[in-house]
Amino acid sequence: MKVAWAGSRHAVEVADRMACLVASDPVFRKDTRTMLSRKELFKDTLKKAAHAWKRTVELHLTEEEANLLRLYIDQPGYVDLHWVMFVPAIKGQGTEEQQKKWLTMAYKFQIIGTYAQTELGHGSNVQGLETTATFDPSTDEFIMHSPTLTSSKWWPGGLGKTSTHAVVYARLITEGKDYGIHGFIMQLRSLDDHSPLPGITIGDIGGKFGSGAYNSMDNGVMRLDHVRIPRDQMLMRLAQVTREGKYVHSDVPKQLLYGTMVYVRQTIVADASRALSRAVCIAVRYGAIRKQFGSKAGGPETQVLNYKTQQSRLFPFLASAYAFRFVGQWLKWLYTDVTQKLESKDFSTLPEAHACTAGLKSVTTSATADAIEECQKLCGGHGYLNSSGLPELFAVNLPACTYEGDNVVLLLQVARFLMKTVSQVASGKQPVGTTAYMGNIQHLMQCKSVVNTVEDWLNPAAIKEVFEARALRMAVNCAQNISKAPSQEEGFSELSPDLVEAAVAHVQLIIVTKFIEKLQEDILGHGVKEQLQKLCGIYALHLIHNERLGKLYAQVRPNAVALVDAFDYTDHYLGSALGRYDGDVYSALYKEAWKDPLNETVVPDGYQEHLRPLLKQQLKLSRL
Ligand SMILES: CC/C=C\C/C=C\C/C=C\C/C=C\CCC(=O)SCCNC(=O)CCNC(=O)[C@H](O)C(C)(C)COP(=O)(O)OP(=O)(O)OC[C@H]1O[C@@H](n2cnc3c(N)ncnc32)[C@H](O)[C@@H]1OP(=O)(O)O
Ligand SMILES: Cc1cc2nc3c(=O)[nH]c(=O)nc-3n(C[C@H](O)[C@H](O)[C@H](O)COP(=O)(O)OP(=O)(O)OC[C@H]3O[C@@H](n4cnc5c(N)ncnc54)[C@H](O)[C@@H]3O)c2cc1C
Repeated sequence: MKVAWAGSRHAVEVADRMACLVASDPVFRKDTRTMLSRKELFKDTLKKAAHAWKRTVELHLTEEEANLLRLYIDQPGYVDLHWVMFVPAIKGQGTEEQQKKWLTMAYKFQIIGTYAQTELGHGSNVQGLETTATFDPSTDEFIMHSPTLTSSKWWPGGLGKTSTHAVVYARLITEGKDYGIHGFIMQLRSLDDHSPLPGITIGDIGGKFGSGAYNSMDNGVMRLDHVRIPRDQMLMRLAQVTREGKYVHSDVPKQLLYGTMVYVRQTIVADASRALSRAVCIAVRYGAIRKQFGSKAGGPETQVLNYKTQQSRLFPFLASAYAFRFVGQWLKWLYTDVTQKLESKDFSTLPEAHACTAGLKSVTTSATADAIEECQKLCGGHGYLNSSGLPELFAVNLPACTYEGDNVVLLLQVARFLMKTVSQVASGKQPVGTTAYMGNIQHLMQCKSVVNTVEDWLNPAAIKEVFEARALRMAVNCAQNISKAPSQEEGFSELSPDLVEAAVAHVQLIIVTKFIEKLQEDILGHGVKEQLQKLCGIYALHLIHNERLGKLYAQVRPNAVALVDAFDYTDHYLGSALGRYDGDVYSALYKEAWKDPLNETVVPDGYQEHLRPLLKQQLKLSRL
């Protein structure tokens, strides 16, 4: 089952090695993280990142191993933006020459970069960004400026205190004309003493949700006061400005400017499956240990995992963890395929890649955030303790519903893609890829459900047809209602809540389809495929609230712990007293409690100043 989850024996081996490397190194300890102040936590992040780089160099780690090392350190920091966004932005939007110059320094950590797009006044609406980059032909420079308070760059990870450079997104103005948003490489801080360069006001935006979480990261604010940069620091793969100041757009779609976001959205789907699997691992293992109430005759108490209500709340998350894992593996293939096509100027699958990455990022992160919160409740009071690992997991993964694109905004992008496809089908064009099912419109608009028993629901063809019909009918219904509106734009706006639902149905069809396709592969291990088939049934059925789920839950219950053990997480990475592999929950909870700084003294700080006088005062009054 480990191989089915990881994707290959090699993946299992590398993951085990990196997880153990992190778990065995005291520098990477996590157990006191939520007890640190904001400054201590930030400094701890710098220490871990520097140590990780040192180990990467000492051990000659590959890029795959280094990425896994960062993942198992499990502490958001500037390195995430450097590797996940700054480097990909230069790769995707820089010329060969610019890549050579800047990536050479970035790969050696001679500079630390971030991705500075969002502003105080605009995040979702990229075309509304206000920062300006005005070309000055007299000096062959761009003048980078924040014209308004709302144009302050706001949120970029690492910007506050760490990054020395950034790809800054700004309105390109040359010869008095505004050509919209383009990317520019800017140095922000001196490489000698780390002080901000002249004209740059920069700092952290303040504390964020949760006690640890993104408070380990210095998300920053930056204002630019007419800062000059050389013309060749405009990322010029998609467009150029000549020495004379002429704007020249290359022959690639302008949407490639958004390429970094597409890349990151596809990685976030894998992140979501990992976060969800961690929460499910904790809740399933704890549910097998925790006993509450038993037979009236004083018999042994019952494992809470045996209660049908616990199973109906938890097993859809177990199924979703596997579903998101498999669709994330497919999405990585899709992204790689689109990127290769772009190299040969084939832009035909760019719209599909945008719709799939936007839709899957949205659906998987929303479901994961909701599931982690429910897993906290599934663990009762102990799920609320930091030592359960669940509050931190929730706080770190909740913002994924917003960063890299607000989930509703992204679903509306999917809806726009679906409406375009429906109208193409109406004009006789055969849809392909993930919308191919829309070509079967006659059948799917009339077909009656062919599933009646639980066994029917384990028939992949039946499941797929139900989800295709559901998605198509919702999309066609929206299209028909939009066509009745005074204008397409007005109709789209009025119908936007229904369009979001139609987009979700389309994305869920993709997830179910990819789970079914995974089951058609050769899957190693005795009985593994059968278990995955049941999980596929649970994932599909729970989305359409089918009453036959109970039978499937009962069939999964005996293997529930084995299915979460297959995620192969070390206790260090899981970071949970409830989810420990050895199940020694109560002694772990008790031991963790005493680590809290509040327990450093038996009489708490503040007693002498605030508690003793009050108690003495009240005691005196009571004797009057
Ligand atoms: C902090 C994290 C640390 C640790 C965690 C580690 C890892 C996690 C990884 C990363 C997370 C890190 C930090 C987060 C970083 C950020 O948040 S970066 C900022 C992210 N911001 C966004 O995502 C902004 C979202 N908004 C947009 O993408 C765009 O504004 C929009 C797509 C919503 C709208 O763009 P417009 O230019 O206005 O276009 P439109 O009019 O809607 O559409 C025009 C046509 O273009 C097509 N299109 C739009 N986008 C794309 C795209 N990306 N690719 C291809 N095509 C695109 C669209 O479909 C339209 O096509 P038509 O044919 O219909 O015309
Ligand atoms: C932890 C974290 C890290 C981040 N890191 C970075 C970073 O490194 N670099 C960077 O550039 N940015 C970063 N961001 C910013 C992030 O990308 C934006 O917050 C995100 O794109 C959402 O934009 P917004 O904040 O403007 O939300 P808004 O768009 O203002 O959303 C507010 C509400 O308005 C709704 N809404 C907006 N537009 C529409 C519409 N057209 N139709 C219907 N509803 C709509 C949304 O659904 C939402 O409910 C980070 C954010 C977080 C939380």
